[in-house]
Amino acid sequence: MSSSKPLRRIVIDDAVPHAETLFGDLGECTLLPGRAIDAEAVKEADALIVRSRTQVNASLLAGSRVRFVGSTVVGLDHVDQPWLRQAGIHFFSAQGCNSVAVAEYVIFALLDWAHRHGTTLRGRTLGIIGVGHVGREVLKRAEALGLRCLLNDPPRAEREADFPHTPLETLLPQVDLLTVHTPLITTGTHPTHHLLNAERLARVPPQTLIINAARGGIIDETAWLEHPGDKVVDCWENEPQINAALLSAAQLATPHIAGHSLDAKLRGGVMASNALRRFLGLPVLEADVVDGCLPPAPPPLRAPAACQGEALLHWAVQQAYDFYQDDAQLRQPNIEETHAHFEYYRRHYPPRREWAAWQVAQIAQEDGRKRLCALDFSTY
Ligand SMILES: NC(=O)c1ccc[n+]([C@@H]2O[C@H](COP(=O)([O-])OP(=O)(O)OC[C@H]3O[C@@H](n4cnc5c(N)ncnc54)[C@H](O)[C@@H]3O)[C@@H](O)[C@H]2O)c1
Ligand SMILES: O=C(O)[C@H](O)[C@H](O)COP(=O)(O)O
Repeated sequence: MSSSKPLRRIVIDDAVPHAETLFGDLGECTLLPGRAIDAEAVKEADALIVRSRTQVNASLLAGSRVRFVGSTVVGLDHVDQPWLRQAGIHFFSAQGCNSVAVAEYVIFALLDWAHRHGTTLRGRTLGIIGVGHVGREVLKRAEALGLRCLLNDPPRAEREADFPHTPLETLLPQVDLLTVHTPLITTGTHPTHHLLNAERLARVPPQTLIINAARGGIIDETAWLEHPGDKVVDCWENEPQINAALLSAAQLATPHIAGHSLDAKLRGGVMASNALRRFLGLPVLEADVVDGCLPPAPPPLRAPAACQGEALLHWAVQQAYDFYQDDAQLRQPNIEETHAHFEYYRRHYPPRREWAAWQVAQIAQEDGRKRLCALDFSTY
């Protein structure tokens, strides 16, 4: 261990952006693809920084000196937290780091659905199942767009007397649009595996759009294929060996990238770096270090004259990032090539900035520049 660094070695998923900037002063950094981080790789490490593709459990860490694990993503299904606790290994997860990115993906999907069907979102009913970091960001934007939102979150309903919870049997028959934002949970009082099964999907009106940008397995894909409504699929059962029939049936199919904005990836890394610094009793990162990691803001979008309301939003969100390029990447000539390309594309994902980075200069308003996130997202 060099005298200037508190740790000997930190093993880091190489999909964590600016890893040397965020962790290099704390220890020697070894960067590896998440799926390649194994017991041999971490044997000499003191800290481990992962994303979702590394299974963090006894078989990985039992023979190591690791005493801190930081996950720079939100999902927890790759981490055996009870084992980490009993092993005395400190664990941090960057909860909420990518909730805005996912919410923007969902709003894109909703605006696109309305455009494709020649209708508007205002006055429609959106069901949100799971109202945590992501669900709350979706709710803010959906209400700002004039959607009536029905919320389902039994754990919150049990904790919060004033949470406006609607049971699924009441919610499902009323929704024009439905999105799930729960963890994938297989045990306990409120499991979410196949939460939307054949019986529940049969309650959903046939024209309802259903979105899964949470985890494969929350919706039973075999049953989902029997539902005639439009489908937006970002999270799949058995990734990357995704279901060919669902890929073909989906109006928007993407390789688990809803949370993959540059802003979110950096946010997760900074949160994990600061958690490790606090664990070591060190000061957190200086703001200018973080600011230097993001690219310059993109040029202002110059909206077509007189483009207003949802049409302006639909235009603007596509300019900011067109998720249909991700859909095209997933639709390879055959399903075997889709499977092979799934992870490769995720690890070489195009740069995508969150809407707060974008300005929209509306020609009709004498160049009155507003942030895209502020356009009709007044509560954002
Ligand atoms: N596609 C992506 O790129 C992406 C990005 C971020 C998160 N995710 C997934 O989305 C999930 C949610 O993310 P988050 O940051 O909002 O997590 P969160 O923990 O903040 O919120 C999850 C919410 O789901 C609720 N919940 C739990 N069990 C439920 C049930 N049976 N029915 C209804 N609600 C239930 C919880 O009470 C909580 O409010 C994550 O667990 C992750 O798997 C996916
Ligand atoms: O769990 C999350 O935060 C998201 O599912 C995120 O997209 C995972 O990113 P990955 O580790 O697969 O790059």
